[in-house]
Amino acid sequence: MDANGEELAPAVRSILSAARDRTGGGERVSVDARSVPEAFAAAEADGRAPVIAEVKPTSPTTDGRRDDDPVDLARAMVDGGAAALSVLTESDHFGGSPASLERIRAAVDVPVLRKDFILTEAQLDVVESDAVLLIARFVDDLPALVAAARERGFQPLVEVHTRAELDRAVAADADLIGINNRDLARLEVDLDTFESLAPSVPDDVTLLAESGIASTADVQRMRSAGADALLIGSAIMDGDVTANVRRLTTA
Ligand SMILES: O=C(O)c1ccccc1NCC(=O)[C@H](O)[C@H](O)COP(=O)(O)O
Repeated sequence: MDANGEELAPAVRSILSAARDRTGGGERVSVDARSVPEAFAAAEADGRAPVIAEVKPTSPTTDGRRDDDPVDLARAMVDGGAAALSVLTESDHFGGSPASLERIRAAVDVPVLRKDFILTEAQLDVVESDAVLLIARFVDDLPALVAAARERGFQPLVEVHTRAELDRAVAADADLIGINNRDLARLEVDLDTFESLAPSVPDDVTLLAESGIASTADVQRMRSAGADALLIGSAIMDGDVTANVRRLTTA
């Protein structure tokens, strides 16, 4: 069971168990971050849909695994027009690593989001990134973790899936919020999630649609529903990543 009283999918229980075992807590990170909202504005000005393209070697819902050099994948995504990148640093279930993120951030100019299951302040002190994902469902003291991320220079992206989580994110002063179309209890994806929650998001929030966005029609649908930007993983990782990003950013 999680805080919502729901039974989590076995894969997610395993992800959380591994996350609880990770201590983090190296030297305190202090980052001079590349601005995520400015990267989105630059993409818009250039006629591209603002897309955070995700370097996601595998996942519990992906068949197989991509073993390409993550730096090659990242460069190819930027060549295709990605406004920013998301890099998995979770190794056990997603095939990522902090070292991959470090190499990628050194190789590209766009902002890089650290995608992981961060539960504690100490777990922020692992690697420099421009933004960090905080999943409202799994974080007990969200205001404290948002503040701790900002103290280090990170831009916290707070991920929500329900109205209650959205209210917690807004109360925690989040100004970058992602609505995850993937239900982490059942691992089912439904784009209606974004459409039903987006009208309740305050206007001054930079709003992302996350997960399950696979086609140009999906991009247009999320943009029409109020998405300032899209976070896309699987549909980009499946095949030619440059062509995939180009197709989805020119939707
Ligand atoms: O993607 C998964 O299989 C997954 C399983 C369990 C917990 C989280 C999971 N995904 C995390 C993500 O947030 C996505 O990687 C991201 O939103 C991109 O989604 P998609 O475009 O559907 O790959």
